[in-house]
Amino acid sequence: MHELNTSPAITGLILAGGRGSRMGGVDKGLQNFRGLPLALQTLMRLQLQSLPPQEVLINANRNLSAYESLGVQVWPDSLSDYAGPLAGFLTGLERCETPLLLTVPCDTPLFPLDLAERLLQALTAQDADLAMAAAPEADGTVRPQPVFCLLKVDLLESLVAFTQAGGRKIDAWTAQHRCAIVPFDQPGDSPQAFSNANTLQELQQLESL
Ligand SMILES: Nc1nc2c(ncn2[C@@H]2O[C@H](COP(=O)(O)OP(=O)(O)OP(=O)(O)O)[C@@H](O)[C@H]2O)c(=O)[nH]1
Ligand SMILES: [Mg+2]
Repeated sequence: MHELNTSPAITGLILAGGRGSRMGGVDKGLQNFRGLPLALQTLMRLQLQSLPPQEVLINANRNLSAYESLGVQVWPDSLSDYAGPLAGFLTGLERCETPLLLTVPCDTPLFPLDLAERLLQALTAQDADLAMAAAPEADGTVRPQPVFCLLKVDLLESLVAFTQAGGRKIDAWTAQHRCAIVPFDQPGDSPQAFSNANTLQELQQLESL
């Protein structure tokens, strides 16, 4: 049984700052999935976690008032020109007021309900700086899912330096730190939990899972 009272507080960060180019340039977080915007589905799934975050932030670069209407704080990238998800990590770490930040993308609405709990377990057990999910992809190989991370906020300084030097790749940055990799391929784990919608067709396929 997890002792909620002794867990460090977590802020959830919904990454919705991308261009959505494979979806025709739409703002992905505002596309409906089973009748509700993806960003709202993601927010609800964070709130349903076995270890729910204390607070949730959204990182978006367009239609900020539409995201604000979901009732949480919304922050655009501090880096310009759609620098990628690491720009979202940077924004989240800058705004986070708890010791830990959990990142999730807005386009993977079936992510595991025990994501936060298992990432925290591994972070603690391995005395790591961050924990990253890994999951089986279409070919069955378990690969890191770098946008699903639990990060210590102390990493902010390192990420400022890395991005100021022009770094943009999540794995190049995480390689500089102690990173616990957490495989979600155990009995009982859904093989489709990390399926993400990059195109409208993929979004429709996800809706029928
Ligand atoms: N803050 C921020 N997040 C980004 C950026 N680019 C991608 N992301 C987020 O990173 C996650 C994974 O990105 P992709 O699946 O490539 O999404 P995307 O960039 O919107 O879509 P494509 O343009 O088709 O690649 C999504 O949650 C995006 O919102 C960016 O420039 N800034
Ligand atoms: Mg992209």
